Amino acid sequence: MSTELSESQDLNGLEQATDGTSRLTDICSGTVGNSMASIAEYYAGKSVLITGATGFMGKVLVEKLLRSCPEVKALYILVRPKAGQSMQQRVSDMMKCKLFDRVREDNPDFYQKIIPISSELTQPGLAISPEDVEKLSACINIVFHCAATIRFDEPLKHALQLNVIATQQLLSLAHQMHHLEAFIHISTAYANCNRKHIDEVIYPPPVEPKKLIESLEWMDDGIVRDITPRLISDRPNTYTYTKALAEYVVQQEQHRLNIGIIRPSIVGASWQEPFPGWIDNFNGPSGVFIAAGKGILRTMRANNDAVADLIPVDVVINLTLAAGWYTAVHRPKTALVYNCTTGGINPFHWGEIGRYIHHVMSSFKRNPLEQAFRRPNANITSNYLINQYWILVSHKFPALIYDLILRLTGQKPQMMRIFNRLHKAIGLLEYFSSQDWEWNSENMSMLMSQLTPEDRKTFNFDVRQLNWPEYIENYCIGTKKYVLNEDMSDIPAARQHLRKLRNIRYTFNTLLVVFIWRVFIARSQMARNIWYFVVSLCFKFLSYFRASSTLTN
Ligand SMILES: CCCCCCCCCCCCCCCCCC(=O)SCCNC(=O)CCNC(=O)[C@H](O)C(C)(C)COP(=O)(O)OP(=O)(O)OC[C@H]1O[C@@H](n2cnc3c(N)ncnc32)[C@H](O)[C@@H]1OP(=O)(O)O
Ligand SMILES: NC(=O)C1=CN([C@@H]2O[C@H](COP(=O)(O)OP(=O)(O)OC[C@H]3O[C@@H](n4cnc5c(N)ncnc54)[C@H](OP(=O)(O)O)[C@@H]3O)[C@@H](O)[C@H]2O)C=CC1
Repeated sequence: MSTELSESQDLNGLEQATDGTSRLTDICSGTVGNSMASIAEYYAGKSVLITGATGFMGKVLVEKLLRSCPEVKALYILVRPKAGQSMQQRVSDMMKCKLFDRVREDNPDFYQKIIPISSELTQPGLAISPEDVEKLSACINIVFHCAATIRFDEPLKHALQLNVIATQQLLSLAHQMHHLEAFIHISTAYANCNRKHIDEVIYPPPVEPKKLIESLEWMDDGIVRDITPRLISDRPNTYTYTKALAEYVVQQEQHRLNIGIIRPSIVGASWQEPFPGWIDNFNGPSGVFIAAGKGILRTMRANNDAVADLIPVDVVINLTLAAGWYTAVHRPKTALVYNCTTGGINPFHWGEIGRYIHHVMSSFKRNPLEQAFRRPNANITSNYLINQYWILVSHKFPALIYDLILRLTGQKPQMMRIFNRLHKAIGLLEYFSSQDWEWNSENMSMLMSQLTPEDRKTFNFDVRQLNWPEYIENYCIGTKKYVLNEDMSDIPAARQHLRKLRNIRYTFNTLLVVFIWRVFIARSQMARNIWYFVVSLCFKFLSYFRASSTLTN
């Protein structure tokens, strides 16, 4: 059976969705009475299961549920021990995070609602104990599946294990849940990045997941590595490939479970909630902003006319919670896909970033990052050769000089290594910044139209109101405060450091001019003549402008 929904099917679903009456009679099969409940009322008394709760988006989901749906009964979160920390330690550290400050103020006992369940998603049965399986089967009402490996360089076997097989296992667990009302899967807008126009449908998978899983089982890692480029074909990495397979796996259950699939684009720092600029990782734009703010990144390749489809994390989470409510209350007959993007609604182009980048850079100059390598001054270009030129002049050359100084002073050279890692990371991101996609996001609009005015405020995902320069500035400050944990009171020292870097640059440039003079100009009569000619021309121009400005005054 083809998994691609026909256009008419999709449009019909949408028409019904925007027309309350026909939706209830035609495509819904239950809880009509609840349809008028607000989102917070719906979640009241519900037990929610969340995977990936310790991750970037998972944490924001947990926080928002606790803050805006205070009557929620319990949040069961699947957590694994990691980096020598037990599950309990990790959860208690997570709850101390600044992100939870507002919830803590409202309800200091909020942590009592969080029930950690030990689980390693790559293990059979997700490594959940039989007692826990029984507990979850008996009480869970809604599942939010956020966990995934989001690394672009993940070996295929591991990406498949986590993004596809674990999703299958979670769906099996969901089948055992007696009171399950909705299963919400977090995918990515780039799952189908091999297409230019992406509708809110599940496209046929590049390969039947079951067959791939069976084939990879017997292959050793070397063979899998060798055939990966052939398998992923026109997708850029194993991440987007396995996320596409996961969507298909989830869709297979659409007749037995109420399913919603959320496809966010490039998820960035929070826009408004719980406070502007909250972010906790180096992924996507965050790492780029930090590298630019530290004066390391000076050039990056992007297509000026392409949409830079950033979406704030709080918008994604508000939409996810609203989709959970909608899926449970309206029970669409087939899985609804929500392309959670900004490009079609409030577009922001890479070319515009050239303009906004001054906001980024001036934000970093006003609120500089500590220990910057150089003064922040990054440029975007769509031209491969120009980018390569600036990489040589502004990245590799300063790194060589810095490493030389380190060597001469008996220290270990490190800058070239940092730049090599940066170039690898940027190289992986460039696929997304140098192309254009068009996402249909009608289900997002449909969902908004279904919310009460109150819910539209509390669970705001209307990105038309997003002011990009303000958002980008808060994002930059957020990377400083929450990713790098730098103290805002140390800003004067960071500014002082930038002034020192400026003086070093001036000194370096002066020395360069003197050097060029000594080596080239002072030794040739013709070069000297040209030099004097240029200087006298400049002088004449200056005199002319001074004279004409005196006249006008
Ligand atoms: C010019 C300015 C303006 C530009 C505008 C913005 C441009 C935006 C660019 C376009 C973005 C497009 C993204 C597309 C997203 C698709 C959306 C999704 O679905 S999926 C979601 C998107 N998914 C992604 O974005 C994933 C992409 N990332 C990856 O796949 C990998 O990180 C990697 C392959 C790039 C590097 O791997 P590897 O070399 O192995 O390095 P590790 O990762 O293992 O990190 C090692 C350590 O270094 C730390 N650290 C890292 N960065 C920085 C930094 N900048 N500084 C300091 N530190 C940094 C890191 O914390 C770690 O510390 P620790 O934990 O050890 O203490
Ligand atoms: N960030 C983005 O820009 C975008 C993200 N998405 C999607 O959103 C979802 C969440 O992404 P994000 O929060 O950014 O990702 P993170 O990497 O921050 O979080 C991933 C989560 O998955 C958990 N996890 C990973 N491996 C395992 C495992 N073996 N067993 C148990 N748990 C595991 C992690 O737990 P642990 O803490 O133990 O590692 C963590 O909680 C993903 O599905 C992603 O595809 C979609 C579009 C863009």
